[in-house]
Parts: sequence; structure tokens; C-alpha cells
Amino acid sequence: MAARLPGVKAVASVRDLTRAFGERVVLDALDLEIGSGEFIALLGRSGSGKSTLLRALAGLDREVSGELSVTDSVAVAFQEPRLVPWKRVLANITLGLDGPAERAHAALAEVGLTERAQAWPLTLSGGEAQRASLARALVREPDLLLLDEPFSALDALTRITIHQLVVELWTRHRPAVLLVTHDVDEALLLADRVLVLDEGRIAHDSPVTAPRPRHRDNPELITLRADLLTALGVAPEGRS
Ligand SMILES: Nc1ncnc2c1ncn2[C@@H]1O[C@H](COP(=O)(O)OP(=O)(O)OP(=O)(O)O)[C@@H](O)[C@H]1O
Repeated sequence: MAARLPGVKAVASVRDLTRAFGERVVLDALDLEIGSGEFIALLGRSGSGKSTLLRALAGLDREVSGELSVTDSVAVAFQEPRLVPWKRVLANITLGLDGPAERAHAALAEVGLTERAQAWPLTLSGGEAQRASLARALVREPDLLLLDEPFSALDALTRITIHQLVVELWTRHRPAVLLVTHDVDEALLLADRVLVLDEGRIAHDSPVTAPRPRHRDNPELITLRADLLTALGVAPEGRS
């Protein structure tokens, strides 16, 4: 585990986190600390337990054991935007929220969806629905934003636009972000720290220091990509 920077407050601290489904131990005495404002990408093979860890951090899984200390201010966005179909976009953003409607309007403006505030979710494109889902998370002004493969169903161009948006929003609001992804390049382009989950633990933990906007041919990213592919058990010359 990477040492925490002195003076950086943790928004999540997990020690000995264990979760089994029957005989299958998915998280095995896992340790992890997430510092305030960090942008972390979490990689791991399919079934390695990434979503299980995210659900534990979100407080959605009460069956975990170990020490888990997480800020109260957590928001989650999932792979499917999970908008309520019978509520308009704006109402989806404010659902379960006591705050003023201006905040919801501001969040929609931040993701570029002001024009779609009164639209029904089913009329949104995939990228718009994912932006609405981000607005719903942002309006809660989280200290920790958990993103479970939110870009994986989007086409390549929409994905690039949303990547830029997420970096912009993170730069402006500075929540800590934990992004679950299968995509090594996405992890390297977005995050300041990349983790690999394997055999129930954090098997690899690298900082990414290249300045943004990042390019795939940055030498630091090329080296890290090879290390990460090896950690994931994929030959570096193969595809992630
Ligand atoms: N509710 C559940 N009941 C039984 N097994 C489960 C449950 N949730 C997850 N698992 C098992 O735990 C393991 C880890 O699942 P998890 O969804 O966390 O993996 P993941 O790394 O997110 O996978 P993927 O990348 O494919 O989304 C898998 O073997 C899965 O079948």
C-alpha cells in the first residue's frame, strides 16, 4: 500500500477487509487508504472483486468484516445510469435531496444538461444519461465519489468527452474519486494513482504523475501500462 502523504486527510480507510460468498473469498484481509482529493483507478480481472470493494465502501454491503472507516459524504455512479424512468431528469437529480433546486440546476449545467432538465430519462442518449447520473452524484457534494465502470457502455467519442468532463469536475470540486474500470488506458489517462486488485488484495499500487491532459505516448504511461498489464496477467504486447 502506498504511504499516505503527511497532512492529507483520509476519506476512507480499510483494514483487513474480508468478504466471502459461500466458500469463495473475494476480499481477503484487504488494506486500503483513500486520501482526500485523490483520483484513484481500480483495475482487476473480471470477478476479482472490484464491485464488491466499491459496494463495501459505499456502505451497500453489511456482510463485510474488518475495519472500515468511510466519510459520510459518499456518492456512487454505476455502469447503468439507474435513472428513475417515471421522473424527469431534474427530479432524478433532486431525488432524496433536501437541498435547494438551484443546486440541482447548477449540477445539470456543470454536466451540460440544462436543456434536458425536463426530459424523460428514456429519451436521453447513453452519454446524456451517464452525465445525468454524474450530476445526481455531484449535487450531493461528495467527499468520495465512487464510479463503477460508468463509461464502459459508451461509444468511443462520447467516452472521450465524458473523460474530459470528469477530470474538469474533479479539478473544480476535488472529491476523492475511486473509478472501477477494465481499461488500463482509461486508468492511466485519468487517475493519479492506479490500483490492481488480485486474489482479494491490492496487488499493485502506482502513482501516476504525468501532467494532464495526458497522451498515451507519454513515456511514464508506456512504462506503467506494461507494469499494469503484467500485474493483470496480460502480456504487455497484448490488448487490455
Ligand atoms: N451477491 C453475490 N452472491 C454470490 N457471489 C457474488 C455476489 N456478488 C459477487 N459475487 C462473486 O464475487 C466475485 C467478485 O465479484 P465482483 O462483481 O466484485 O467482481 P468484479 O471485479 O467487479 O468483476 P467484473 O469486472 O466482471 O465486473 C465474483 O466471483 C462474483 O461471482
